[in-house]
Amino acid sequence: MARTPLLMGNWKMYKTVAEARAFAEELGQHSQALGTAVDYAICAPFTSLHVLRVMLPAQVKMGAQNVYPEKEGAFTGEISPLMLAEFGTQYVLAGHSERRTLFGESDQMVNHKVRAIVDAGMIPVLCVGENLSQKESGQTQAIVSGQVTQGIAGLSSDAVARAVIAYEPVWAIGSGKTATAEDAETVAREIRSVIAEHVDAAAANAVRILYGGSVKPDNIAGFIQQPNIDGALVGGASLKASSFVEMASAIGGALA
Ligand SMILES: O=C[C@H](O)COP(=O)(O)O
Repeated sequence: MARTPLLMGNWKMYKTVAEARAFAEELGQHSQALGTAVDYAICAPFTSLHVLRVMLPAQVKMGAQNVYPEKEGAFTGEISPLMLAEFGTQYVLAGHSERRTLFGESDQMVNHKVRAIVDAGMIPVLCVGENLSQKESGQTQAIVSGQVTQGIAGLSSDAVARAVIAYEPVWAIGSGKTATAEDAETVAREIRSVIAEHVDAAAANAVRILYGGSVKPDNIAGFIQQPNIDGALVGGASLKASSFVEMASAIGGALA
């Protein structure tokens, strides 16, 4: 079965509620340009999820950027998977490099989050990627394979098949530098073979793999045209509705 492309924005710690409302209003004016052949999502700060739930065009789903992997309890400041699922959240990021480096999240914690997201009926977006020194010392494949196998440990084949994996080289995030489409494709292909080996061929074929790292309207087509890349996880260029729509159009053009 063909994999549905996915364009996912990650707003990180940007946008007040008023700014999120303005984005949703503007995107709503262009909802016809989004079409139905591509899945869309915005991973917003928790404070903006409500306004997005009310105002985003129907084909754009809500995502969260983080979650704590317990149902409830004395975890001051945290949000549970149950709370996000009840709220209508469809996707949750896990293992973004900013969480790994700034907040010390280990592969084990990322795996707890991934399993908790699945248990709550949402789709995990497992983020993986090497940093610059790992790239320069030829460790990309080992780092990414390790993050993938540890991130999905304990998931059923069906859960892996429904999951999303975002390959984001850390050196490409917010830097204006991207991996070449060919290098990103090589890593995406490797991720599928790791999943085929550790889970099964059906999950490897079905899991959606995104590229992330300085994706913009003028470079997204090169990534989406790769056979093993199914979309993009976009930070900076997802903050403007006009740029989100331009990326959606570029995906449409690349797939036509
Ligand atoms: O989650 C998104 C990535 O960190 C990419 O961010 P960026 O598009 O601003 O480079």
